[in-house]
Amino acid sequence: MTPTHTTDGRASRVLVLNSGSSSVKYQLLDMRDRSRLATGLVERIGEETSRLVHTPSAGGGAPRERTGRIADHEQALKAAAEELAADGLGLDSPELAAIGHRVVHGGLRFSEPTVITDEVLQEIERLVPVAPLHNPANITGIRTAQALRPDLPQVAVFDTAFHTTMPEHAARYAIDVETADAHRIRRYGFHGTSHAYVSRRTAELLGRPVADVNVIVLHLGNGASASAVAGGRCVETSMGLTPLEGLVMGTRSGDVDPAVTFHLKRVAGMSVDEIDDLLNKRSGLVGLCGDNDMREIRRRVEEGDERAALAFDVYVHRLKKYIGAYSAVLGRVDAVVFTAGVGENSAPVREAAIAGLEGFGLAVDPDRNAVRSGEPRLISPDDARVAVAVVPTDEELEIAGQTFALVHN
Ligand SMILES: Nc1ncnc2c1ncn2[C@@H]1O[C@H](COP(=O)(O)OP(=O)(O)O)[C@@H](O)[C@H]1O
Ligand SMILES: CC(=O)OP(=O)(O)O
Ligand SMILES: [Mg+2]
Repeated sequence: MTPTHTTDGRASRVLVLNSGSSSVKYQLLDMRDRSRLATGLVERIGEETSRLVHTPSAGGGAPRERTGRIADHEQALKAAAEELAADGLGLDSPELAAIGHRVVHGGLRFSEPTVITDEVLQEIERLVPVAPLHNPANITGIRTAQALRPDLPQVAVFDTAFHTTMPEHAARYAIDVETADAHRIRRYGFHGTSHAYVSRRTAELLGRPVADVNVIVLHLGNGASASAVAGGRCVETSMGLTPLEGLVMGTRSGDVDPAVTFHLKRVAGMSVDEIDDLLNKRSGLVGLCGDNDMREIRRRVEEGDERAALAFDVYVHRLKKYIGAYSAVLGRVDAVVFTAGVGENSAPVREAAIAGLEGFGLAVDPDRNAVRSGEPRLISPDDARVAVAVVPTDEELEIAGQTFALVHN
């Protein structure tokens, strides 16, 4: 039998759950060497076309797929647990040290990974109105995991945690102070686990101490956000009270004049819930051109589709505005970094976002930009004043590391 405990005899495996609005990503890691024992994705939860793809670790065989309706997040996690069990990695294993959960909104209270108690869970529940697409899924993930392993520590790692260092002048909206404070209205920021991990990896790529580098991180997935990180600390980020503000996203509008919402209510007669649905689920790339997948949008652009071209241009224009704004916030920028699904894979987005920014010392080398790789890499020319880089994010590894450190120390 291969040893599965740390040298001091304690369990060394961590299961990470990243529950999104309609998907669950999971990974089982062995923290002795940070290796992945299995990874999986359940997508289109609640639809007839749900799909689970389970990938055993290297040497463990080919990916396995299940299709057909998976009704909710509880069923999704149970299906994932069955797949793990089929590989001899069931949740009943004594080697499992903890389960780490990505929790999107932690409000002001949680700036560190936290062992989940009933009281912590209540606080995550209280924050549902400010993360309506995310916190409910996170809560179901936690409850289901607790039911499967009531004896095991469950740890929450919050998307908001990394942003709690933002200075007050960046976190505060310019609205009446008493009203804002009474309702805890401020910029919280999200994707913090990714912004933290990627900014650290960028310093490594540059071969400089984290404390010495200023980085703009562009996390471009389904949700998308930018952050300005000075010497390892977040000083500004584009998402706000909720994950709706900022960049153009797959289905979310990002920045709009707040008066658009009054107008839609008063003049277009929409209810608040309808406006919420419009801005969160029917806007962004999907609202502009009907597609939210950047691969499909690029395919349409290449075919001369004008709506897809407009969606692409609006997306890239917003990115440019944030690169400019965060350059001013940081004063000196050492690197602009692209990450997550679109940032890691879409050379056209990277090229277009940096085009014309020579005055900021920014340029992309076309050959370097065209390289497809899972490794952190520079895509700027050697003589560039500011580095432009692609650094793949790894929220699951970061969550596993923080979870293990918390339960093991
Ligand atoms: N090869 C690719 N080219 C362009 N975009 C891609 C590619 N692969 C993935 N994407 C984009 O990445 C998005 C998903 O990013 P990801 O970071 O996995 O999102 P999330 O974690 O928010 O679900 C997809 O919607 C798609 O637009
Ligand atoms: C906070 C957020 O937008 O997360 P995701 O990109 O997973 O939707
Ligand atoms: Mg993501």
